[in-house]
Amino acid sequence: MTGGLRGLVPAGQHRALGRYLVAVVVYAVSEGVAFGVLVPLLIDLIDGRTGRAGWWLVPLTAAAAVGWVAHYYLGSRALRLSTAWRRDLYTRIGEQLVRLPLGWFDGPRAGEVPQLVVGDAARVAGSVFLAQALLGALLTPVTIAVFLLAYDWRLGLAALVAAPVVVAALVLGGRLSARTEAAQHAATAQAGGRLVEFACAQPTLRATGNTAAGRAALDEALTAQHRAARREVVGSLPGEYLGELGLQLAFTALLLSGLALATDDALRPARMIALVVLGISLLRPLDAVVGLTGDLRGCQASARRIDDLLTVPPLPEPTAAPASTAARAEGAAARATGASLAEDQATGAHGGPPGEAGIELVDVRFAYPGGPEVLGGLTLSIPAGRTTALVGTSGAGKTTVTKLIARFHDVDAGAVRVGGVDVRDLPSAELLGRVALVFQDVYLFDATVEDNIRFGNPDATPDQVRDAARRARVDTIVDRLPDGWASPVGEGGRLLSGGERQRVAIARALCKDAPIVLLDEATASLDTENEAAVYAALAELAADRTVLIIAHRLDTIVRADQIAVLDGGRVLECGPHADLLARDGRYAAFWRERERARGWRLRHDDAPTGQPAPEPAG
Ligand SMILES: Nc1ncnc2c1ncn2[C@@H]1O[C@H](COP(=O)(O)OP(=O)(O)OP(=O)(O)O)[C@@H](O)[C@H]1O
Repeated sequence: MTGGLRGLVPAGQHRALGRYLVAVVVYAVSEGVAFGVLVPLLIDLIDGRTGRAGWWLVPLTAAAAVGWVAHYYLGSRALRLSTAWRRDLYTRIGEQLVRLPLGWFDGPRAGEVPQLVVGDAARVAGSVFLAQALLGALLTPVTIAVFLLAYDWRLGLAALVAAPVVVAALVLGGRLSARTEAAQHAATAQAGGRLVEFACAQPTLRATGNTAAGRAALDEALTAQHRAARREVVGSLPGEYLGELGLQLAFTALLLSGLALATDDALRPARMIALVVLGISLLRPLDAVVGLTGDLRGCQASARRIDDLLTVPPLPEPTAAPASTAARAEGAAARATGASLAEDQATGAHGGPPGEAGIELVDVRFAYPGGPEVLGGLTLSIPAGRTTALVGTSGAGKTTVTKLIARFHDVDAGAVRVGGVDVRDLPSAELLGRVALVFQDVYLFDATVEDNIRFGNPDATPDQVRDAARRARVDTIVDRLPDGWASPVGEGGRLLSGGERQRVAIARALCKDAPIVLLDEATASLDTENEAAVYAALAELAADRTVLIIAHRLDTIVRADQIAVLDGGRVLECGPHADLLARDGRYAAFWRERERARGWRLRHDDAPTGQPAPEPAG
């Protein structure tokens, strides 16, 4: 085991793995010894000394017996070690996933998790078998080399000189083949991707009557894959021949050396034949060594990827023993960079003492890793028990604000405070216990509606779950489902519409009964019934809670207690709808624009008067 692989060996498995590797060495060496002992045995047999040949059977049998015992031990251990290692990796990856900063999951590496779990963990655990194959392919020839040198140093030396030449030819050949193989793999992946895309796009393609256009891209990818496969067959031949040529040349050189020695009477023919055969069995496994070294590199790359995941640091948790919110608020105030706005906040009806549900962002600066600054000195006070709507152009940083409040990431400068306490001073479980998140991409488990709602609060009684469902108008969805409350919603909730999924998520938040709700309003068009139900559910959710809503619909915006307009990473304007309109600034312009769009859409769609048409994304 090397490098990153060694670092991933389960804590309690080092000794067991050490014993396993010792057995691998014993097995490989015993094989080499058996080959080595065969030489004098063969020579005696060829020379007709059968009695003496019989004696060689003793060490041969001993080597074979040791090899057999070691092999039996390896057979029983390898699978056990590999399974334990894989289980340990799954556990560690699982434990790490719950420690990772929530922000990691919308970063670029989150998509690698399936590959890490399915491919990389299996490959790392499989290195137990690889170690056996690789050490065997290395140590058996080394043992043979010792015997060969002892029997005839000249042939031994010839084999040892030939070995690196063979390895060089095999490596070079491997590289030549790898180039065409890589092109073929890329083309195969591309064709696979196109096929999946073609399958997923069927509804769109058929709806637009454009199946042929979708098929054309697939055909093109399949043709490219076919061409790459043909090129691989032809292109990999030189590489393969080069490796094989290296081996054949080495065998020939060894044979010629033996013949030269035999011609000079420096070596008897029988001995020469036996030693050349021994030399060939020394060189032959080098082919496997080169292949297995490539596999080892693959295992190490997998180990590095897993290690990278396991070493992502969690966001620092407060070290001090949980103090009262008031005491921590004092501490937080000490490092405040701006005046505390929490003092004036209204009382939160849920979740504890007054003001615990108020939120402040003070001079917050934030950039995603490696990205430009998204928030540049944003200050916003979100009073407890009220609804604040965030509006702004796409990419203004509205979602980022909600994620900083839930501490998906830590701010680069400034502070985010919940209940007057810096979120960095709150244990993450406590913070997330106070916050309910209802994002647009609601994830529903492939379970019943009831189970999905209970997920918000596993201790909720059936009555509490049904009550949350009723208040979020989920009961009307359930009435339509074939098995009512027992109906599964499909993976990710695919059996429900976007609006229905959001209603289930709102019910989940109601069930959790957290004092703070961070909500990203669905941008998708909702039918009239769904829209009314979502509004009613939102009204239930907003009652007595601190709600920060990324608002896309005019009706939602206008109903908010205050509206914060984000632009350029700052809050440009903040206040109730009427005040902002009276100010005639950015919000007023935004509002007029939206009104115009709505008016245009109403006329354009010829929708009945007074019935709002779906809004464009906020
Ligand atoms: N996980 C991420 N990693 C890197 N950059 C990100 C990430 N999430 C968002 N961004 C970038 O940060 C900026 C603000 O994104 P954010 O999602 O907060 O905007 P938004 O106002 O909510 O936009 P929208 O209304 O389109 O959802 C954008 O430029 C976006 O590309």
